[in-house]
Amino acid sequence: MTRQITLRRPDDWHLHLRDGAMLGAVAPHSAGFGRAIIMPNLVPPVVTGAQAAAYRDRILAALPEGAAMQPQMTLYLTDTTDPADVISAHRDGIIRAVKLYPAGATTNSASGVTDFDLVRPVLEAMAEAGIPMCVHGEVTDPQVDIFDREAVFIDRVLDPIRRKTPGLRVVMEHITTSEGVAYARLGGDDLGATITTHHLVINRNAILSGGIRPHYYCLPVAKRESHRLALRDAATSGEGRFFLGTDSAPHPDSAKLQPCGCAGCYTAPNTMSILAQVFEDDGALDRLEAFTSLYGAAFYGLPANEDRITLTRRDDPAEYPAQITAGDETVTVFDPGFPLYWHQENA
Ligand SMILES: NC(=O)N[C@@H](CC(=O)O)C(=O)O
Ligand SMILES: [Zn+2]
Ligand SMILES: [Zn+2]
Repeated sequence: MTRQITLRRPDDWHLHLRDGAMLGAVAPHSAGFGRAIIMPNLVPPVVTGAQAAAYRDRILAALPEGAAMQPQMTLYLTDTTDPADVISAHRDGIIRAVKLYPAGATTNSASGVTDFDLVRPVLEAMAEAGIPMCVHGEVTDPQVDIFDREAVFIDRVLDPIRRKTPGLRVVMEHITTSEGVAYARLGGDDLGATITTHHLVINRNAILSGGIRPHYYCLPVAKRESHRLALRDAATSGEGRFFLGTDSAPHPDSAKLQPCGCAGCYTAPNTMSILAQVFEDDGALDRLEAFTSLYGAAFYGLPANEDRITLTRRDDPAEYPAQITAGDETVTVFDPGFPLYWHQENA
């Protein structure tokens, strides 16, 4: 039986588009999202307004003619970021947010913040100007177990920063734990949290049980099942603080399939089909649009997209490539492990 739902065009509030040949290969697969927060962890990172503007131009050039996507640029916060540069890039309409990576926490985060006191003046300027801070919330302390790094970050870093900086708007990026869900629920309008597609689908068994599966390895690493269920509950709850950020993070297979493979799941091509299945399975299809197309925009103070997309549930599963090609490399598309009956007709 065929069924159809119509949604306002979705936005992706956490996206990696990379640069060069990889950008050319992946940009078309995100072109059907309306807005996307573009993460700045290039090598070298996007640290100035001029770099963000130039990167936006490269993205626009990589998108197909008539693409819906309007990239929303971010600056990569470092120990030496000048508050005045952040303010002027925001005032000039170049950036939507600033990204905080603890140094060493994730892919291309070597230039991240080493000491949170060093960035206090920037955070205060951002609070004053209403510029949101997107946070990769994991401590890097090698003494802390990797599965605890998000929860410990909330206690040791995020909560103290928020208490010291009233008015700072914060997005907890890609939350993976029930502690993350609970902390997000304590906040007011100044606190949001993105949830990825893949963290709604996989738990840590997917990575480690019955053989090691590098394509399911991302950061923060997927946790035990109870945490996945907490994320499902949050995403489908209809609470405005939780919204979609796919964290679609393409890496060449040659870099994933290594003795020390890198972190990231590439979900852009099939995200909407997966999410429709997830929400249907949880009896929450009527809340999908809010999660993908309303709440993130509201957090960022933007209107919802006016145009619509249609998802059709067919008896035959949707076809999507197992891999895409980027220059000489391939990138493996996230495999949710179940057939995708929801087809996106008009990307
Ligand atoms: N999520 C990931 O595992 N990887 C991201 C970085 C990030 O979002 O932390 C990447 O840039 O590859
Ligand atoms: Zn991250
Ligand atoms: Zn990311």
